[in-house]
Amino acid sequence: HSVGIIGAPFSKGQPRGGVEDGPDRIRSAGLVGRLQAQGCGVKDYGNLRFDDVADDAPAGRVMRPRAVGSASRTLAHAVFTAKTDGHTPVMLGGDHSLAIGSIHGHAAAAGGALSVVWVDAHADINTPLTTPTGNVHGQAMSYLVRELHSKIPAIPHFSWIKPCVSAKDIVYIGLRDVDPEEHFILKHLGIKVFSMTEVDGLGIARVMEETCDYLFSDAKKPIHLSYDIDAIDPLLAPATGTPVVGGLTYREGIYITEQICQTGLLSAVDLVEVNPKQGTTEAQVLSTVQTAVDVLLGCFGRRRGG
Ligand SMILES: N[C@](CCCC[B-](O)(O)O)(CCN1CCC(O)CC1)C(=O)O
Ligand SMILES: [Mn+2]
Ligand SMILES: [Mn+2]
Ligand SMILES: [Mn+2]
Repeated sequence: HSVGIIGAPFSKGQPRGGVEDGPDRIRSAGLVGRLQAQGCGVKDYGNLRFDDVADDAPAGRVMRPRAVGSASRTLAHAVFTAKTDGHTPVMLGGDHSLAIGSIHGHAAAAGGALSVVWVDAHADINTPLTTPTGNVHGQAMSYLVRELHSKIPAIPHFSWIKPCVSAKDIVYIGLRDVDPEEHFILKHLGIKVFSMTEVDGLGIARVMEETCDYLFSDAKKPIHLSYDIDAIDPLLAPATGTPVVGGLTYREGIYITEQICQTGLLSAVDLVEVNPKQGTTEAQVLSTVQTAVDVLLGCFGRRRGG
């Protein structure tokens, strides 16, 4: 594997300060060295710079639309470049609105259909008309899914976004806080969901078996893994903006990455929503950041059995 690290210190897809510090905290926990130690080539592209946007008034319910749209556009170009340079892009967030840019850029570089595995406590598929908060980190998927295009109004600085993912090519793992409107959308579009109920009922091994069978049932497509650290139980990963009890164990969180790695189809990764300021102690921050690092190491070949 050759990994292309892209830091995306961006926070305006949600209201809590600190998530912009995620990239550097993950790096300072030794990500690059650990990847190299397990045999990966690593190119660190550094942190993207996101210009401030003045007068970023809400667009309907959508908060900070211009900053969010511009940041993801910048990220899309960076992910495209890393991918075409021959690396597997690893986007370090920053909030989950950035997945708009990372998936868009990945799709542009991949040229064809992508599978998306979205590991998260949340579905992040509210539309601008359904969002209960206006925070784009809870809407990212709605701009990307082809079947929702007719439900998306024009948003300032979002006009560059072309939907690039089909509903049938998406699998969610870890859901446990889904808004009613999101639930309707997931059902209506027939999107494959393994909520924490399925994780408990089936066990993570069966969840991953069914995920792979489902994604590869027609054709094998490159996988975009979008991993929100809040999928992991807050007892282990508390330093995040929207923690929800009853999350994935460390072992489940890592098992997901080991299995995705084994497909040989992992093509881009997001690791988002690490917010050091949301930890009440340094130990809580370290636990969150170390888990994030281990998730990424699992994506790129680390296996607990050696
Ligand atoms: N679904 C939420 C949370 C999104 C989380 C985004 B992330 O990237 O972290 O996955 C709203 C969640 N919900 C709002 C009402 C509350 O009472 C319960 C939480 C939203 O704001 O859309
Ligand atoms: Mn998310
Ligand atoms: Mn989440
Ligand atoms: Mn403008």
